[in-house]
Amino acid sequence: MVQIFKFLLKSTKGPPRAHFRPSFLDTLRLTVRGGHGGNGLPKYGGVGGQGGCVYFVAKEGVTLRKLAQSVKDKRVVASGGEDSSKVCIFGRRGVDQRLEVPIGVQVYDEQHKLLGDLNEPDATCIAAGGGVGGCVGNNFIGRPGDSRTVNLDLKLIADVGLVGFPNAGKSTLLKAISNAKPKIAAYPFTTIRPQIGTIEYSDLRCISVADLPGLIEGAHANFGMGHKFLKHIERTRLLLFMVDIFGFQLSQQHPHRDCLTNIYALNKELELYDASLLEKPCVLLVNKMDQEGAQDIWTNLKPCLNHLESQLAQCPEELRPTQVIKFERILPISAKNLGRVAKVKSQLRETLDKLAEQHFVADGEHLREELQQRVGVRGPKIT
Ligand SMILES: Nc1nc2c(ncn2[C@@H]2O[C@H](COP(=O)(O)OP(=O)(O)OP(=O)(O)O)[C@@H](O)[C@H]2O)c(=O)[nH]1
Repeated sequence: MVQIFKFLLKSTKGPPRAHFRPSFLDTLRLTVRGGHGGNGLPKYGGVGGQGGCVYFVAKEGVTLRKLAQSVKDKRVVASGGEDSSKVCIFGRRGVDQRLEVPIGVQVYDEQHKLLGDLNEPDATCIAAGGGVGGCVGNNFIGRPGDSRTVNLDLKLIADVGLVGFPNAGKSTLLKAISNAKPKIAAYPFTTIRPQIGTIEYSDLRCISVADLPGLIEGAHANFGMGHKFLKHIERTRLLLFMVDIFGFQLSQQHPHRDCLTNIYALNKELELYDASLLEKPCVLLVNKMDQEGAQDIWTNLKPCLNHLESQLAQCPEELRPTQVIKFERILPISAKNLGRVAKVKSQLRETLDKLAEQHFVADGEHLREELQQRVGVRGPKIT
C-alpha cells in the first residue's frame, strides 16, 4: 500500500493536489520534559548540573506546521545535567531545548492555565524547567525536571478582522485592497483557512487584514468552521463586518435572510462567543451594490443601520442580540467592481489612526499620574 502511494506521489508532476497539500495548523499539543538534574559528589561536596529546560521563542516566518514536522513524536525532552565528578566538581548544566513558534501563540497547560502569551518577536516562555542538580539539600541526588503536556494555540495578529457570512465578498475585497491572493468563487466556504493581506499606503504605512472563513449561525457553538476561526478575531484591533445587500441563504433547507437580519445574526454570533468582542471598533461594509435593485434596498436599509436598536423588533427572536453593535462607519461598496474600495482603504486607516491616538492620550495621562505619584512633593513640578 505504502509503495503504491509512493509511486502515485512520484508520478504526479507539478504541485501536489489540494488534499495532499499541508493544511493550516493553528493548534498543537506537545509533551515537554525538562532534563534530570545531575548527581552531586558527597565526598567532595560536588554539585550536579541542573537539567536543561524546554522553552518557546516567538519568531517571524515560523509556522506551527514546521514545528510539528520537526518534533515527530510530539515529545520534547531537554538533556540532563552532568554528574559532579572529581575532575569537574560542579557538573555542567544540561542543554536547553529551544522551540521556535509563530508570533501570536499562547501556551496553555493541561488545566488550560495560560503559561505564556508570545505576541511579540523574541518573546519567550518556559514550558518545562530542568531538575535541580544534586547538592546537600537533596542528599546529592539530582531531581527530575518538570513534565507536562502543553497546548499551543495560535491566534493571528492583524489590525483588521473581516467578519461575515459565506459568499459576502470578503475574499474579493481582500484581493482588491491588499497584496493577498485568496481563492474566490460563487459558492459558500471558499475560504477554508484564514488569510492575511497587507494594505500598503503611499507613505509606506501598512495595515494587515485577516480574512476568516465565513461564519454561520451557531459558529459560537462550533458549528461550521466554528470556534476554530472565531478565535482569530480576538486579537484584531478593528472588526470589519461585511454583508451582502441581498442577504444570504446557506442552502435550500435554510431560510433566506435579508441584509438587516444578517447583521443582527452576526452580532448575536459574536455576542454568544465572546461579548467583549463587541467593544472593539466596528465598521460595516454593505457589498454587491453594483447589482440591479441594490440601490432600492439600500435606500430603505440605510436609516435602519444608524438605529439598529430601534429595529430589533423586526429581528427573529432567536437571532436577537442583547448588546447591539455600534458601527463607527457604514459604507455601501462593490468589492468586485472596485467601487469605493479606495474609500474603504482610507476609512480603515482613519479609524485605526483615531483609535491609536485615543490610546496614546489615555496611556499618556496614566503615565503622567504615575510619575506625579512617584516624584512626590519634593520632586520637580510636572505640568
Ligand atoms: N456582483 C458582485 N459580486 C461580488 C461582489 N463581491 C464578491 N462577489 C462575488 O460573490 C462571490 C463570493 O465572493 P467571495 O469573495 O469568495 O466571498 P467570501 O465572503 O470570501 O466567501 P467565503 O469564502 O465563503 O467566506 C463570488 O462569486 C464573487 O465574485 C460584488 O461587489 N458584486
